[in-house]
Amino acid sequence: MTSDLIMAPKDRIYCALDSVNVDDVVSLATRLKGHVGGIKLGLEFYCANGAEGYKHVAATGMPIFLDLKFHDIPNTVAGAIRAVAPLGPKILTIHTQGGPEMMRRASETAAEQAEKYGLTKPLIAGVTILTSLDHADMLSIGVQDRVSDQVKRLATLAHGNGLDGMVCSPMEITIARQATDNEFQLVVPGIRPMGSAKGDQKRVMTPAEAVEAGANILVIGRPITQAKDPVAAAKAIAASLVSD
Ligand SMILES: O=c1ccn([C@@H]2O[C@H](COP(=O)(O)O)[C@@H](O)[C@H]2O)c(=O)[nH]1
Repeated sequence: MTSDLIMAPKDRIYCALDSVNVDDVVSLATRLKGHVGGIKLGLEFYCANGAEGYKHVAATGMPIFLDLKFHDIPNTVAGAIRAVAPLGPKILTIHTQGGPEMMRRASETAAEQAEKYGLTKPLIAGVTILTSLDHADMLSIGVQDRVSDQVKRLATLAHGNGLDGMVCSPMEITIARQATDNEFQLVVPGIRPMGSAKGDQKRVMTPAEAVEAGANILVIGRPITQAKDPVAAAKAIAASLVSD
């Protein structure tokens, strides 16, 4: 049993709005309100628009997952978290491959800053192995283990070093859950409804399969944003999720 059994299916969906255009992102966030649980802003949007752009999207009232995947030495990651914490994101990402001390510092800094600003502490999720990589890609950078074994190792490390959750592909949900506990939030990109183009994603499942396997949050971008009718696409995905 996971910790979020009362969550409505649509609230599991965070739509990735990967664009540099603030007006387009605000407009789509507004249209998706009530149909998804939140909006994910990532490197493309934030590098182009920074905190000011973020505030325009936050003004829609949608919860925001700020996916900047911090990966640096502990002191620098702590500084980056101090810089974005006042924005009040609901979820922030760091790379688990930054190691145990970096993860601990990230978590502690997020808690300190939330207290300082009177905000709810963001969920700090550790990225494990990007969903665009497969075993051959990992071999090419010198990682011999199977992807699932490496994700399991990083899940154990993230869980033991203060993170609230992790980012993994749907294919590792079961192993990640076994390596952690039911409170640990599994944030899952690599989601493709039946018939959707995979694009650059290599480890994918359908939304319903991912929820069935135990995903807490589904990160879905292009299957919604590139649909002819993004709201209809989001509604169809939500309807496809087995109700808890
Ligand atoms: O391993 C990861 C980590 C993050 N992402 C992000 O999720 C979305 C997925 O978008 P799609 O259009 O549904 O492929 C995107 O913003 C990535 O930066 C990921 O895909 N994999």
